[in-house]
Amino acid sequence: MDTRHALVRPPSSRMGEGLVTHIERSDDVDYGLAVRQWQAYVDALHAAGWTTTEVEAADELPDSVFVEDAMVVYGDLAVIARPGADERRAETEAAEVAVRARGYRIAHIEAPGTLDGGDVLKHDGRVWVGLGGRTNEAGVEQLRAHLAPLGADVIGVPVRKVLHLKSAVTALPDGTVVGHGPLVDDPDVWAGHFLDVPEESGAHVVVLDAGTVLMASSAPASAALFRERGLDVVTVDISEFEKMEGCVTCLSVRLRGVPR
Ligand SMILES: NC(=O)NCCC[C@H](N)C(=O)O
Repeated sequence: MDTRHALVRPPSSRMGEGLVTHIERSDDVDYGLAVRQWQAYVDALHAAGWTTTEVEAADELPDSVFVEDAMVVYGDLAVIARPGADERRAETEAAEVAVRARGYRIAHIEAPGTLDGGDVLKHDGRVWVGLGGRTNEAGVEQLRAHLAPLGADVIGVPVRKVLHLKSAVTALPDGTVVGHGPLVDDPDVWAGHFLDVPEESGAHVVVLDAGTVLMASSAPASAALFRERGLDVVTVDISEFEKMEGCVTCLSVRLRGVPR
C-alpha cells in the first residue's frame, strides 16, 4: 500500500522567538509571509497527491511549526521524541494525539534520552541518527531498541556543524545521500553514494514519490543537478522558516503506507 499522508502544524505567531543555534538571529521574521509560505508548502504536498492532517496549532510554542522534530515514524510505529531543547518538549503532546489518531502504535523516548526527529534519516532499512546536537547516546539506544523488532539498522553519526542531521544530509529516492560538503561532518559514512551539492539548502529534499522531490527555492543550482539526474523538482519559498534554522523536511512528518 502506498498511502501518502503527512502531518503538518500551522506556524505560531511567535515563531520569531524560536531557537537559533548555528545562525544569526534574524529580527525580521514576517509572520504573515510565513503563513502564506506554509500554506504553499501544504499546497505543494496536495498537488503531489498527498493528504495532510493539521496538528493543533500552538501559539505559545514558537518552534511548533517544525513538526518533524516531534517523532520518528517507522513502519506502523511512531516513536515520540524527547526534544533536546527544553523549550520544545511540550510540542510532542499534540503531535502524538494526531499520529495516534492515524492508527500508529506509539513508543516514547524517555529521560535521560533526548532525540529530535530532524536528526533521523531513513532509507531502505537503514536509520542514521545525528549525535552531538539535540540527540544524545541514550536517545539513539532507545530508538535502536524500538526499531530493532522492525528490522531497522540504527547507526549513530556525528553532527556538529549544523542543527540536525537532516540540516546536513537527506536522501534522494534512489538512496543517494546529498549534502553540502563543508557542513557534513563525515561524508565517508555514505562513501560511494554521497553527492556533494553546491548550496546548503540543496541538501534538504522531501521525497514526494519515486521520481519527485520537494526542496527550497533557495538552492537553484542543486535543483538543476537533481533535474540532470532525471528527477522532477518542486520548489517552495520557505525564507521565513530558513531564518529560524528550518528547512523543507522539518515542516512535515511523512506517513507512508501504514495503518489506515
Ligand atoms: N528538523 C529541523 O531541522 N527542525 C528545525 C528546527 C528549528 C528550530 N528553530 C530549532 O532550533 O529547534
